Amino acid sequence: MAASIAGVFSDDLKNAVEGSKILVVGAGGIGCEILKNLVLSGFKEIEIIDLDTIDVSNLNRQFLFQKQHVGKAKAVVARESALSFNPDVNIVAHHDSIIKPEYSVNYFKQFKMVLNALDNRAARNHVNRMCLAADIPLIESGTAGYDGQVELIKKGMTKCYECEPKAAQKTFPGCTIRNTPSEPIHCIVWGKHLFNQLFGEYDADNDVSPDTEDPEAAGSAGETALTSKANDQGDVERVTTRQWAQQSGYDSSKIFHKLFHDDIEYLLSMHNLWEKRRKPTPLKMDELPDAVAGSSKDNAAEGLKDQRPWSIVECAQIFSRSLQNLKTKFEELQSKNKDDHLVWDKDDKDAMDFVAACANIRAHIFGIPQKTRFDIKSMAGNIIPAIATTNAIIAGLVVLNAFNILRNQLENCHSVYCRLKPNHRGQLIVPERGLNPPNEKCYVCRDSPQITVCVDVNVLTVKELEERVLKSLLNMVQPDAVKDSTGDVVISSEEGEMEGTYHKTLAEMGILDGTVLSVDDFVQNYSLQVIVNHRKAEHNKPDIEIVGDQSKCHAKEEGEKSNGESALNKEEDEDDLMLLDETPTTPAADRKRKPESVEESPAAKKLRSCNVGDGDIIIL
Ligand SMILES: Nc1ncnc2c1ncn2[C@@H]1O[C@H](COP(=O)(O)OP(=O)(O)OP(=O)(O)O)[C@@H](O)[C@H]1O
Ligand SMILES: [Zn+2]
Repeated sequence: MAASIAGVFSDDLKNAVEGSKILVVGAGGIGCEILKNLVLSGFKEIEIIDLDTIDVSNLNRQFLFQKQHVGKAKAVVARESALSFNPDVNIVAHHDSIIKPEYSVNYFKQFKMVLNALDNRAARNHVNRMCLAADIPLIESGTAGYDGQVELIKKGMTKCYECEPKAAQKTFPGCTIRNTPSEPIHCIVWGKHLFNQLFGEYDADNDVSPDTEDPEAAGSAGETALTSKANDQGDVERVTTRQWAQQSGYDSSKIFHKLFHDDIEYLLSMHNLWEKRRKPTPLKMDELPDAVAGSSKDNAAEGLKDQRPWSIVECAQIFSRSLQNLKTKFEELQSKNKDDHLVWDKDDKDAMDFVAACANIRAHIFGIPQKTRFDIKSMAGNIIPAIATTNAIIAGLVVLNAFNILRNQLENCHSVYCRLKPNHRGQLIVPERGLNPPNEKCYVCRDSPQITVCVDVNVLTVKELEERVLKSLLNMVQPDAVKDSTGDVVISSEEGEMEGTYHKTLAEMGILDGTVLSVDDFVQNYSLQVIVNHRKAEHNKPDIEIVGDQSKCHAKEEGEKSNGESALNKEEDEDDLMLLDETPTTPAADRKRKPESVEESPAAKKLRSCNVGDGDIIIL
């Protein structure tokens, strides 16, 4: 079935459709729909890129894929299926990440426009910058359940993807997670942190043991944490949760006892915490209640396996079993590479069982309602079910906007929102009235981008400046930084060149209050001036603050709230809706995306909202 557009479009538009090369980024829910629309509309030159392979869970809505394609590259199969609708098209498929350096600005320049169909901020930020640098129009799109959005991004004409701060992400204070949980999500976040403490990427900020520095508990707790033991001299020797577990041979009973009994006893010793709260109840493995909270045993046995509530005895059994399975997987990985670790994945049975069991045991201890494995999976994975119809509507709007671009009517490419409930005009699909002009202060798309970074120059190392500030917060891929005044190289994208200096502090490198760094990321063809502002590190204050306007850095009064002045946002969430979004902040240049971290609010499909451990970074 070859598409025929003669007589449907004007000659001009028909010629433009046939003569324009289009890049589609992402071959998931929206990407498949866009590709189908493009080939049926008569486009002849299309490239599509996706780094992922097809999962069974994609088949309910990504209609270019079928059961026999599971495990194959999305971009490749999408191309094959789309060609069956219209073999008369040249489609080039890349099974790859768009963030890789080979997809350079010159690569982008060959396209008339780029259509994004992504699910994470890192990739969206990157494509945004590439399209700004190549000066080609980008159509951004995203969906989250019934909500969806399409937006044109064109340099100098509209807001860029990074012009406005993304929706504030719900975060939970570390002490709520560690000491005083009051909602099921707090226990789920704790369970995911525990997974990482035992088997995942170590993050000191996501500790799970009682937080002795909880201001609310001040003065009421002893000094010795339960993960510490006194040595012969009476000094306290601190061990990490992982070291402790390893030393105990990952003994399920010992770990259970420490987490769910000893740590809870310790929390109880912080008397101030419980003056106005229900006290937690320490549990012993051999004295667990066999009842299922809120239902009789018979009821509990009914229903789908995942949706059946577990008794605490069952939770403990599942805890032990999944712990042992994870231990085996972890040790296997480590025997090959001692730096390797497990990555929490909601679709990994043991990882999911472990978090569900831990979360429910902890919930029981704190008198918090328990959740089924099914509910926990969706909360921990931030899953809002994707709706095929929303994806189809959004993809249709994307291609209508593509026609506007081809007609040179960019001013008609208004942003469009798709909503579950009609607005006061009875509209489900709501267009904006005009284009949104760029934010003059945007550090990404304004003419001479500049940003101020407030840090303690005696503490922050060059490596941290590169990893945490430039790559993680500012979404650069391969930055080079030089001191403006002297031209001295501080960070080099050449491997090994700066090895000797990476662990030096900024001050040791002569980077002091007011030093200006010129930072270039050749991959993104992106340059930025970074003004360093020294601010003494203080306990309980973020160690990095970034502002788009230097004066804000000094003017900020204690307790002043972030006002979303700049376009920065810490997390890259994985969701399909660009304004809601979520993930690991470091752009996943050439690897498969990491499953998302635990703590987020379910505001969008896979919306990562909270990042408990990131309390030390504030973005204004
Ligand atoms: N850096 C990247 N380069 C290329 N493709 C990417 C990149 N990051 C994400 N993608 C792709 O964008 C697509 C987004 O599609 P979608 O939101 O439907 O996600 P999905 O993974 O297919 O579905 P789900 O998240 O619901 O399992 C995915 O196929 C994903 O692999
Ligand atoms: Zn901008």
